Amino acid sequence: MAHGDMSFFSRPSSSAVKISAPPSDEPSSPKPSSKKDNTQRQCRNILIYGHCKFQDKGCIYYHPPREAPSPGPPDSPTPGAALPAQAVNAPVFVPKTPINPSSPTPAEAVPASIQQQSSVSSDTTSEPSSSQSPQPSPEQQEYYDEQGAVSEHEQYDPYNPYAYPTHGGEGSEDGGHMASVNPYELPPGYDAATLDPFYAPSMSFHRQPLNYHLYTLPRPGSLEHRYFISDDIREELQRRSETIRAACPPGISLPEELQGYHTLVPLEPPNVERRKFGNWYSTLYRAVNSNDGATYVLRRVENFRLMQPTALTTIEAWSRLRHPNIVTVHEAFTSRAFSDSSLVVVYDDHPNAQTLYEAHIKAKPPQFQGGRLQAVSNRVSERTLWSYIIQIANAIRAVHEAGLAVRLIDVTKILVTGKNRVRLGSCGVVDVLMYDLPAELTLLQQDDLTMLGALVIQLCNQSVNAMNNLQKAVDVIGRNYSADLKSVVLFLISKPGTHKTIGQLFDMIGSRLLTELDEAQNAVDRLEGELMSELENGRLVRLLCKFGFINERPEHNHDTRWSETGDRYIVKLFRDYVFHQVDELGRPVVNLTHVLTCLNKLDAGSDERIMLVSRDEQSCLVVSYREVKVCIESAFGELTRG
Ligand SMILES: Nc1ncnc2c1ncn2[C@@H]1O[C@H](COP(=O)(O)OP(=O)(O)OP(=O)(O)O)[C@@H](O)[C@H]1O
Repeated sequence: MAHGDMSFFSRPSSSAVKISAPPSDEPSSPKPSSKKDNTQRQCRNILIYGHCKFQDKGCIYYHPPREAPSPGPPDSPTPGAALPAQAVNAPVFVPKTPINPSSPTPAEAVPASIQQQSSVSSDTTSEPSSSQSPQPSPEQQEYYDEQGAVSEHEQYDPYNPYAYPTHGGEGSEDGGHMASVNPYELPPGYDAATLDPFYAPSMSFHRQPLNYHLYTLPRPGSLEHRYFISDDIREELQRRSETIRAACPPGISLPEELQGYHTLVPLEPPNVERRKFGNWYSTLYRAVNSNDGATYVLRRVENFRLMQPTALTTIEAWSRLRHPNIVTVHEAFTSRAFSDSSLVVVYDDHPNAQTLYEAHIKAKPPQFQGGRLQAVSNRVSERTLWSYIIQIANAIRAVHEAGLAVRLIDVTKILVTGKNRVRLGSCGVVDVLMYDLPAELTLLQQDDLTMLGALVIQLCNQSVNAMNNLQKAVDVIGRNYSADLKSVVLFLISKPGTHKTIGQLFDMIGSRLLTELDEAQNAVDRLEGELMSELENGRLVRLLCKFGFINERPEHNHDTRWSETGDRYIVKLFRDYVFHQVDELGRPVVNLTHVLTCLNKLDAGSDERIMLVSRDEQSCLVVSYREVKVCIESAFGELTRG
């Protein structure tokens, strides 16, 4: 329907809410003032009162001859008789800041704060209950009385907002004049400096902003994924988060405090078979550090008597070594808190990490597949094996370059901390335990390579005992894996010699390093993508927080109706529009895509219009997201200014 027509439409299921078509020269439009056009449009006061006090005192609207009956809109069901004054007791949209005061308005003689009201207007058919529809202030009432600005609406179907032509488009009915309106522009008078800096970035744009409209295309099936990280990563991270908050099982007595660590939780269930760590039993605990509140893993070696305190200096050397394939060592101390003399070494916590043994060697219970219980294969693929070899070799290289030796490369001490990500764990413990038995570093480093060879053989054979029958184990590798892999294994378990260095191993690995590099970079890209979705998500959370600050606030500035009046009323109705819609049977519409779409359009300050309906369905407002955004900024600004 062409702009300028005076027509009405009603919300299908509501009690006749009437909205008239908007003028083509919206107040927020920068289109040159159309005073002349205004004189062609009927003054609303004629409709309401049958006369206009300002007819000869500057009112720019058309006034039919006094004796003539005021003509109603052509297709209006409303008789042309004057409406009662109470009929305009509609919720009032009074943004504190003009949306665009530079835009010429149809009523230039009206103060800016009042002009603003004509950009969003309401129409009513009966008096709304005061609890639902706040009374306008006296000045607002006066303005409504005098200007009758409540009838300025676009004639859009508010229930299909996506069907509307975009402002500024070539074929737009406003002649494309909206194209010059920057929807991201901050409203003049907006004082970002007074706002919480936490929110400031979303409000002031110092450079060309992203085109958020691109994000708001309604794509119901896929939209949710764009605002949340993918399910598998989310689940994994949530499980980790749960793990670090797990409480100690009842019946286990542990020290309350241990050298700045508290809330100890054993990492292994109490009844598992215990293996010795050299000559000692050791136990792992997760504990919270009192200084930084983070969790760490403490390896306690039971009944260990530290003969030489200098033994702990090796831990200092380890704590300086940071490598992506090594579980970082933090500190070591002795303690009597467990009622014995224990050595405790503190490591980074990698919640839900598995050892290589648990991941690839330990038998897994059969699982239902295709309706039948089937054994689960533990076989490590060649690709994964190469990845493990490269990562562990890289860690060994870093250790050797730091003048240390790993001394413990074992399937039960290497952790898988993510997808195919491995880290050497328990570093440094052997150095302390064996401090009294010094050994030549180069020999220890050669041993590291031999231990790596044994580890690969165990993984290929899925058995910790594979080294007991070396010939058979190597044959298995020859049958199941490439010749290159077999060569690497044979090199690693060969006799020590000057040729046998970690550098030599990298020569053998060759171009597989590049494959590993590709994978690593792809993984970074994937994670960056996930991060982006969370970034968008965070933007929306900030918006929701603003709603939370504003909506239902019991009082502000001694005004108990603050959150129910003025700009805040729009915010409340918008909140209802986003969250409290019901379908034709009155069932709640719980549609995340609708919520995300609305919030994004709000954040982008879209010029698209929506109809907000009061809870009693007696009044409605047609507003653009941009106008709602201004209301939110204004209300939030009031709160942050104190
Ligand atoms: N730094 C760490 N962060 C998180 N989990 C860890 C860490 N170190 C070890 N774990 C986990 O603790 C569990 C026990 O580890 P480990 O087998 O080394 O302990 P242990 O007491 O030496 O056991 P065992 O006596 O069976 O060798 C494993 O599931 C392992 O994944």
